[in-house]
Amino acid sequence: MKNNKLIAPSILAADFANLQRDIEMINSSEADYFHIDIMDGVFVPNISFGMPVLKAITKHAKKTIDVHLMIVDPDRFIDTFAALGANILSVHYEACTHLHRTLQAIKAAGMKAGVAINPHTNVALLEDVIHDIDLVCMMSVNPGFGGQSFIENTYKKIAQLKEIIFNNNASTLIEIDGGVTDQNAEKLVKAGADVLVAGSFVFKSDDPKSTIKKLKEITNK
Ligand SMILES: O=C(CO)[C@@H](O)[C@H](O)COP(=O)(O)O
Ligand SMILES: [Fe+2]
Repeated sequence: MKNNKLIAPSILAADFANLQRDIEMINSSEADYFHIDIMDGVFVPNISFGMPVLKAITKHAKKTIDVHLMIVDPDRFIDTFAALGANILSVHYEACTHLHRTLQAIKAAGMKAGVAINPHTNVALLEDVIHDIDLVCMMSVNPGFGGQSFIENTYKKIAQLKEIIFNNNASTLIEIDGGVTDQNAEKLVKAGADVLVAGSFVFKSDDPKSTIKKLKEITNK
């Protein structure tokens, strides 16, 4: 799994009036995950969509469901997201007082446990729970919106996190989320990224399926 770089189109940039069409496009593409952003208007200054929409997505989606929760007090909804079909559930480090307990609860509910970190959060804060984290969703923009510019400091953070994972003999995947394009994809995987989330770059392109294929080729050559 480590040598197969993964592409996760972000549904936030899909056409919600044609959601089933866009889901089928991802099903038939080389994408690996459906990346699904849930925002509550409190942890981030935006509201995306909630449980009924996630239920509709998981009904049709045929790939790994990667849910990125941008909500306060995510413990309230862990079992709900498991029941809705999430395979990976990422909570924000900044939203969890008892992160270790939250990670155990995600695993007990049958999902892989992810931790998302804001651009200002130092990766060293994850070291003591690195064995409990299946995936770190490293934000390369400030969470809340699609279509923002990639923050260059992310490369340094990937290298630092890679070292922590290596030094602890952990198998945590590094996912990069925000502003990913064909211009930075190769540099990101060379720095140590395993999964690239891409929203606007995929869905605003003329041919989203070909764009996913292109990202897959760039990252796996
Ligand atoms: O979590 C988020 C934003 O908060 C992301 O998953 C975005 O949806 C990525 O969109 P692009 O930056 O690729 O347009
Ligand atoms: Fe996301």
